[in-house]
Amino acid sequence: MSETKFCRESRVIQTHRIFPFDLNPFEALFGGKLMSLIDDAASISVTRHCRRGAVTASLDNLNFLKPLHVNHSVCVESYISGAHKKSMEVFVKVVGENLTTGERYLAATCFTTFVAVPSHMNEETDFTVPSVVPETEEEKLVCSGYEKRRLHRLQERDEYKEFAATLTTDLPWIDQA
Ligand SMILES: CCCCCCCCCCCCCCCC(=O)SCCNC(=O)CCNC(=O)[C@H](O)C(C)(C)COP(=O)(O)OP(=O)(O)OC[C@H]1O[C@@H](n2cnc3c(N)ncnc32)[C@H](O)[C@@H]1OP(=O)(O)O
Repeated sequence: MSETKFCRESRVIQTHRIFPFDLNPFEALFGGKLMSLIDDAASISVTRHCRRGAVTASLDNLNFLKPLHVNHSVCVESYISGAHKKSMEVFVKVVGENLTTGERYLAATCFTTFVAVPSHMNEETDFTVPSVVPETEEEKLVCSGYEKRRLHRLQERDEYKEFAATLTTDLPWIDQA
């Protein structure tokens, strides 16, 4: 029987104070900074889940729901929400907290997929990552949509490959005519 792991075994919770140097001109956390925090937390979830090297393959359904303000905290929570052969989907939930009032709000959510690859952690090439077992109501809800999301992603990936094949990598400022 293949190995299984609970969502809680890959759960990562990273909390940071939002400082002025991370803000955009609207006095809220710069979106690119948040994406970096997301990739960081998700990569640790993935390593906890499979104990192998892995690369980010895609990031989808990233919804910025509410701005994260200066002096609030940003809490990035991630865990594996589905796994196939070498790919692992990570669910990421971003919660802001007004540190003065204690009010907490959902600021963003996303799904990101990592693919395990041979590395110095484990050079094996023929392997299957553990499957995932949800326990809490929220984990069960999130994980229940995995197969549908995976199939959708595969379809989009095929369509994207066709699109990417039409793009040029020539230097844009050289006359192509
Ligand atoms: C000096 C020492 C170094 C040591 C090292 C130690 C490592 C210690 C860990 C550190 C962790 C850090 C984490 C940093 C994270 C980055 O910063 S990574 C940087 C950004 N990402 C990259 O550069 C990745 C570039 N892309 C690629 O390398 C390749 O496209 C990929 C993602 C490996 C896929 O390769 P491929 O040959 O196209 O994949 P393929 O064989 O068709 O499919 C394999 C699986 O990937 C899935 N897949 C492929 N593309 C996608 C996609 N776009 N979306 C979803 N799933 C996909 C497939 O469905 C398939 O799933 P399974 O059925 O196996 O479950």
